[in-house]
Amino acid sequence: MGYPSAVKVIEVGPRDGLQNEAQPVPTEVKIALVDRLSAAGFANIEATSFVSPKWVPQMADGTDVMAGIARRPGTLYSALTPNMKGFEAALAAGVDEIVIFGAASEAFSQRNINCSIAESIDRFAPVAEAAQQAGLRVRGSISCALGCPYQGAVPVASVVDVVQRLQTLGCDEIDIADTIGVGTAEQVRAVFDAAARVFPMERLSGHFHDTYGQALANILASLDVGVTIFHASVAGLGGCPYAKGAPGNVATEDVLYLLHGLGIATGIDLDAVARTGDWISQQLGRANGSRAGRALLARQSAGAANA
Ligand SMILES: CC(C)(COP(=O)([O-])OP(=O)([O-])OC[C@H]1O[C@@H](n2cnc3c(N)ncnc32)[C@H](O)[C@@H]1OP(=O)([O-])[O-])[C@@H](O)C(=O)NCCC(=O)NCCSC(=O)C[C@@](C)(O)CC(=O)[O-]
Repeated sequence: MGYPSAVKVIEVGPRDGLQNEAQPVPTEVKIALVDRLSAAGFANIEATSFVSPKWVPQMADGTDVMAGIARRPGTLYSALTPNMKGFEAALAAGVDEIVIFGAASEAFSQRNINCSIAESIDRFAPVAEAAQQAGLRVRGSISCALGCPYQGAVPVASVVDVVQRLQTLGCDEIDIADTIGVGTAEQVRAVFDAAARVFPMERLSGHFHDTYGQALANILASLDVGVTIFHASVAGLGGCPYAKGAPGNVATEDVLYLLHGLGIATGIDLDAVARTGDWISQQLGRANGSRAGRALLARQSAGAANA
């Protein structure tokens, strides 16, 4: 099977990337980040979360972020909503898509959202229904689909079970998330093949972390089996709380470099994303986690020096 002519890349840096930052990131910086990313051409940006500020203080300003951004026509702004309280805040803030997020591992579900997998689905049901009634898109996310920091291996059947439950809730899209970046290519193919037996492959997405340096290989393996939606985080923002010092989400610049190199269109301006990656890394006082981003910027500054 050849590669698709186009894929959707969802930028998750403003949410997944920033949520673990130890220091509070100013709301204006979050707003500027989302605006720079929308200007770069993303059709979908995960802008923030409406979760308990006791659990994730960094995301407490979701309403202000949504109020401050310049809405770009053609960009869908998503936010995480674990319960009705989060949904109501997201609706009032004007998000286009809500994300209900569960797990394929019981232990992770308890630690992340303080309930079992079955309880989480019961909690998501009214959220999904209310979102659909309000005309919002609903995305379901499945953490630990390729491994869990507490449980270890996660059977493919557990992932498929959650895919089925999220499908019953009417999810438009379902994310297969390698939360701790442990998955490898064959495993990725097997999980997507199994999930696609119960939910359309074209509405499944790959959310990869790069803890073990496998994210790009896993994206390639996903493309092989027909996945056409991927998540990525500018400059590789987002650490892994379960592997100290490890890289976070796969860097958007690296994913775009891979996809464009394969002749796959994304509609996204890689140079603009690289500049944004450099800018946000400076704002956060951290090294730019994108190799492609660093290389592109170095080449551009060498070119400018020689001009
Ligand atoms: C689900 C709960 C709320 C359960 O947490 P809980 O403590 O069981 O909930 P609760 O209903 O008892 O509420 C506790 C307090 O939080 C408040 N509260 C409750 N809900 C909200 C809300 N929506 N917005 C604002 N406030 C809220 C609520 O009002 C109450 O306040 P108090 O009365 O004590 O003052 C909590 O566990 C939570 O918020 N968890 C979110 C954790 C999170 O955001 N994790 C990161 C995102 S998931 C992820 O990163 C994985 C992903 C998606 O990227 C894919 C991957 O890579 O795996």
